[in-house]
Amino acid sequence: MTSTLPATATSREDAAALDVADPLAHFRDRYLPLAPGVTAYLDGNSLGRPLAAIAERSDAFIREQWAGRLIRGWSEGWMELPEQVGDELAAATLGAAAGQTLIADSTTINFYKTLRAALALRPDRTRIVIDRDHFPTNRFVVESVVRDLGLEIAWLPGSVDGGVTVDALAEVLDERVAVVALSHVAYRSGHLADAAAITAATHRAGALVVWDLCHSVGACEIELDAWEVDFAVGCTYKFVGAGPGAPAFLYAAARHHDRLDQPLWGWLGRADPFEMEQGYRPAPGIRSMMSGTPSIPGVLAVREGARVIAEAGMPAVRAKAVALTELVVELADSWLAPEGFTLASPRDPARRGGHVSVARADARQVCAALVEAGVLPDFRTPDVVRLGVSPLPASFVEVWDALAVMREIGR
Ligand SMILES: Cc1ncc(COP(=O)(O)O)c(C=O)c1O
Ligand SMILES: Nc1ccccc1C(=O)C[C@H](N)C(=O)O
Repeated sequence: MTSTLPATATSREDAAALDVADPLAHFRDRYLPLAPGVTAYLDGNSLGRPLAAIAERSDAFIREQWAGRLIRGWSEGWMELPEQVGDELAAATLGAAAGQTLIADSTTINFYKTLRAALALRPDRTRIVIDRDHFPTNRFVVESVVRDLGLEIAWLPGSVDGGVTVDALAEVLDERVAVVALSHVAYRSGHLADAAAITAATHRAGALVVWDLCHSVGACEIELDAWEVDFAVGCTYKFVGAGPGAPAFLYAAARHHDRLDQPLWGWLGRADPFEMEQGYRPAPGIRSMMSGTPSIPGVLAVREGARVIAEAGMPAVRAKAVALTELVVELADSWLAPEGFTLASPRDPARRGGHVSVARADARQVCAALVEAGVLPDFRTPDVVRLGVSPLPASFVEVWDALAVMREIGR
């Protein structure tokens, strides 16, 4: 695990000193400023803030590439962008060698495609392992696949801190399990799973993994190749910052490419799509995971997000994510616990992603009051205020001020 910045701040001046010492502080200026009336943004794990470069490059793309090249653009490089930018994101933050990552579709669609591809590699097995606190879209996709294919779900027993663990997995893993499909960082608790250990345990049982990286990409270090992950998916609109509805990514390990069998056959996943031939014949490699036309402005926005992460370097980004969440935990302990809030995230930073959740029965009202006061958090049912700090645009003073407002509101 990366070394952490010291996050202890007992005064606003201390928080300001942390900003002065922060080696990534200058990246804040790359983002468009907060809107008038917003003093703190603590929802980077639902929607990241926009990089100014995305606004500028989008405008240039429309004026020069789209207007200038029109249909010619597709044969002048647009068509290759999903794989090229996939490789850039993979190098910046996924720990994956080239040729295994694609930018396309949404996480929901990619989760469906990779889950079915994984199941197709284990045709004699009948079970999918997921956990009750998996993000709803993943549970629903699994429930529909189980219904359509006549399979079964093996629910992972919940752990006290909302996370998925090797011990919990051991209770359900047997020779019937085809796929273990879990979140690297749990969307509610922020628990960071030990993906390497869970992947290894899954493989020992002869099953395959599909990791959802939505809440970890851009906040946690990820080593898909080294962990020998089979499949992974994730969105790019949280810590990668590519914008609302920006295309998601999917990863399929190269060792599975000669037997990749995904369910949404489309023309762009076919070899030689412009031959318009009869019958489906998959394109080689990761390209076969593609279905229809990619959003080029969206893929280019992902490129900007990947570039800024590559420039900052994931170890430094992770160190700041840890330092920021440590400050949230410290302030929650000293200011919010006396007001009846409880920490609903792991206390150990090595087991925590890029957000911290605090619980109180009236969390919905607390969130509404925070928004009214210019501090934007997230509410998650039933009783959680979720504080998501994006490592690149967020500052320590922003966290200090936001928590100070929350203390007043919580009184
Ligand atoms: C873990 C997780 N998976 C999936 C999604 C959603 O995917 P999609 O972009 O397809 O709505 C989210 C957030 O929206 C998420 O947090
Ligand atoms: N895509 C969204 C669209 C609208 C509002 C929120 C989202 C989120 O991403 C929520 C997030 N996945 C979560 O963990 O709660």
